[in-house]
Amino acid sequence: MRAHPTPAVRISGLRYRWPGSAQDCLAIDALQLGAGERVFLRGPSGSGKTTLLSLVGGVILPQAGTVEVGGQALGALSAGARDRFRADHVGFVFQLFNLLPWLSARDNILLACRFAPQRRARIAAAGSTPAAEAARLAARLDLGVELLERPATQLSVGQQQRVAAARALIGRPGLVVADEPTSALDADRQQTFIDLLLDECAAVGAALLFVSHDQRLAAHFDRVLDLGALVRAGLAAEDAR
Ligand SMILES: Nc1ncnc2c1ncn2[C@@H]1O[C@H](COP(=O)(O)OP(=O)(O)OP(=O)(O)O)[C@@H](O)[C@H]1O
Repeated sequence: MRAHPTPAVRISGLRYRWPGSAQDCLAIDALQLGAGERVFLRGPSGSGKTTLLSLVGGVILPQAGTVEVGGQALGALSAGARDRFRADHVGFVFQLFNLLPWLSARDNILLACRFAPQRRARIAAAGSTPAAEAARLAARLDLGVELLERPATQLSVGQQQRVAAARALIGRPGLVVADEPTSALDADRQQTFIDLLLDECAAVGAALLFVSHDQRLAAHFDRVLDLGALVRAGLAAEDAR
C-alpha cells in the first residue's frame, strides 16, 4: 500500500485576531494543501489573504488552532527555530519582490540558501551546487548570464519578479507562497510568469499557495479557494457551538 504523502499545509481550528482588534480576522476550521498541490486563493480586499500567508509562513502565530507545514506544527517551534524552518521549507514571492538592491541578481537568488542548510543539503543530494542551481533556475526563467551579474536595481520589473521566483524556488522548498506577484505586469507577462511559476513548482514538487485579485488566472490552478466563504463557514461553526 502506498503511504499518503504528508500534506504541504494542514490547518485546524485556527483563530487569528490582530492585536488591538475587537474581532477575529480569520476563523478556519480545517484547510489542507496536498503535497505539490497548486491553489489559487481569492477573497475580497481585507478578507485576510495576506494574514493567512503570514500564518502559513510562521511569521505570526494564531491564538487558537494549529498550522502544520510539511508535518511540522509551527506553534511547537521557538521563534528562532521557526525562522530557520521557514528559510529551509517555504519560498516567498511578494508583490514588491523584496530584492536587496545592493546585491546582484545572482546573489539575491543565492541568499535564500545562505541561512537554509536543508535547501543546501537538498541541492547537494541532487548532485548540484547552489551556484549551478541558481544558474539553472535563471536560465529556466529566461534570465541571461549577463543579467545575473547586475544589481537588482538595474533590472526591469519583470526581470526582478523572475529573480524573486528563482529565490523562492532554489533548494526545492515544499511550499511556495505568492502574494499578488503579477500585479505589476501586463497581461502577456502575467501569463508567462504564471506558467513559469507553475511549471517550476511542479518540477521541484513544491505546493503553491497563490493570492491574486485577478480571477482570470484561477483556471491555471488545481483548486480555487474562496477565503471569504471559508471564514464565514468557520465563524458560523463557532456561533453554533
Ligand atoms: N499588521 C496588522 N495589524 C493590525 N491589523 C492588520 C494588520 N495587517 C492586516 N490587518 C487587518 O487584517 C485584515 C485582513 O488584512 P489582510 O491584509 O490579510 O487582507 P487581504 O485579504 O490580504 O487584503 P488585500 O486584498 O486588500 O491585500 C484587515 O482588516 C486589516 O486591516
